[in-house]
Amino acid sequence: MMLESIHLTKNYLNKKALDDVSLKLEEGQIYALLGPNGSGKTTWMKTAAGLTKPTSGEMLYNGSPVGIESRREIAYMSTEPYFFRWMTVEDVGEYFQDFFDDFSSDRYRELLAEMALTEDMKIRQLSSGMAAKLKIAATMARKASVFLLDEPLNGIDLIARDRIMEAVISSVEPNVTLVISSHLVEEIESFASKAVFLRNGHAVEVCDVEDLRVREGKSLAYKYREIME
Ligand SMILES: Nc1ncnc2c1ncn2[C@@H]1O[C@H](COP(=O)(O)OP(=O)(O)OP(=O)(O)O)[C@@H](O)[C@H]1O
Repeated sequence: MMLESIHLTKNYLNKKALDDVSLKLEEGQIYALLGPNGSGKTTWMKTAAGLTKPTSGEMLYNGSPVGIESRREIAYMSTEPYFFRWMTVEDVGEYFQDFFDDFSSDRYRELLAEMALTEDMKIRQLSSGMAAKLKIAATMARKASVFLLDEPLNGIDLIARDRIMEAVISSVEPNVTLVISSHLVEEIESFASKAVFLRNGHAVEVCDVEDLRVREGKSLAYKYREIME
């Protein structure tokens, strides 16, 4: 698998959300997608998910422009809540099962257990952190090749965050690519293998997290401040 943006530009009216972004993602890596508010993280993910079209440039999956075909293999979790309030956690599983051929009900149930959710829970009675966990469980129960998680840790408490990231990482095959956007730079450092820094719609740097630590003696947060300040 190969996900690649080539000179990708996305304009909203006169605002450049992405400006000439060229990025090549390698399989088997966990990418932290980092950058200040409005730097283009969500726009890049939505484009990779085939939900928004580039103004110019390309987003390619295995050499072809992303679209209906690639959506089968690229799982995207948006920041918005997307379940109906009248559903139960079990209904959400059935809904996803109908929608995605690669959805595994067994995997979904395992993930629910790891997140301390039960199938009888009603969506409207979930706390925001519980709803965030449910979104992760539903997304990660797919057997996709690429997972794009937009701010998955938002609203989830500190202890649960560690457990959930472990569950996320252990649920994927070794050749899968994970892309996780987050403002929790210190926390994401412990599991990301690569970091992509976006600033004002530009991909300003891609680095290997281990190299950064070992060769440069820098933490991800230090690097982030160095680039952004
Ligand atoms: N639908 C839209 N219409 C107009 N402008 C938009 C739209 N979506 C995003 N933008 C603009 O594009 C730029 C990039 O937004 P994007 O949501 O990709 O940033 P982000 O890095 O995900 O930010 P955050 O960290 O706040 O989630 C911002 O200036 C934003 O205002």
